[in-house]
Amino acid sequence: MSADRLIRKIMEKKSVLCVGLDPVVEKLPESLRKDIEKGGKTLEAAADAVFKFNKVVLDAIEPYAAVVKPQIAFYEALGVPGLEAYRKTAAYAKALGLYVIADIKRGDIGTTSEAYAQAHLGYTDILGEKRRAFESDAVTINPYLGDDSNHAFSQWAAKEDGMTFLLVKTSNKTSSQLQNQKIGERCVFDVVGDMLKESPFAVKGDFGYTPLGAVVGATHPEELSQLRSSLEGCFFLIPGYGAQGGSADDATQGFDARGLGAVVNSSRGVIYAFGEEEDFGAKIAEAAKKSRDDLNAALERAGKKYWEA
Ligand SMILES: O=C(O)c1cc(=O)[nH]c(=O)n1[C@@H]1O[C@H](COP(=O)(O)O)[C@@H](O)[C@H]1O
Repeated sequence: MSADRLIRKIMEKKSVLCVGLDPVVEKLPESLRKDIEKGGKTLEAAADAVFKFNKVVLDAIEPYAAVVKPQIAFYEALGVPGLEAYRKTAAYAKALGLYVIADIKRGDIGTTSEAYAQAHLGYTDILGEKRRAFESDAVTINPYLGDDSNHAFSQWAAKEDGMTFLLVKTSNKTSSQLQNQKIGERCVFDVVGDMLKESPFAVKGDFGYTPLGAVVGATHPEELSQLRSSLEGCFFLIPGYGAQGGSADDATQGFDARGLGAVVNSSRGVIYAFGEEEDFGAKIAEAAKKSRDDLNAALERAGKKYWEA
């Protein structure tokens, strides 16, 4: 089961760090920006540089992280060559043994969600031949369209040993605008949480977690703690640590008493940790190690030593 596979990887790596792969051309190291100039500043040259960068990042962070999360928007921004860089990045990460969460944040009517799910969690049937478009272990999904949309993803996750992460309480500044609105006595994010609890796909694995995860930001530690109690068995992807101001201690609110049940994402705080350095891989490795240690120390302070679970 995918949640078991994810948890075993976390325990084996002794790391709850998820590194986000959000490449932006202007922020690439100078040598790679020069390659793009030499290549005529085309989408192709930029996408090549992005993939080269990601390979260095992935080799650098592999000892310190169990999970990576490429956010597809940064690749789509480079058009078709960008999507090819995305595909190769996810495949390279999987080959390194990393658990890959495709951050696609999709959701549409059931039939369209099914096509998204085929693309990212399963395969497309081309006149009887099964063809995989992209490789990933899990996807992020948007709950706004309701269960016919969510279940299309969950169905593919169940079939292909994958996971889904539903946006429950996001890390951004305006997340309260909709997510904290009340429906009766309860917040919208609680109602989204109910969708996870009541789903027929909420089947628990060896560690008590289902393949139906939730995205809950470290920037809202109170809600994170509250949701940890109400969503037993739901694995959390916790963004907002680092660049968005969430601390490791805030993030610990999303873990169960054993120190299990969550990964903490850092994108910009790790992949852009090199400043003007040319040996950027070494600096990125250092930043990943520092984040891993920071998170482990916070979990130890909270008495949540998952490595002893
Ligand atoms: O689903 C996500 O990963 C996500 C959810 C959320 O609530 N907030 C959030 O920042 N993210 C993603 O996390 C990444 C930003 O991470 P930082 O660069 O560490 O702030 C981007 O890829 C966001 O799309």
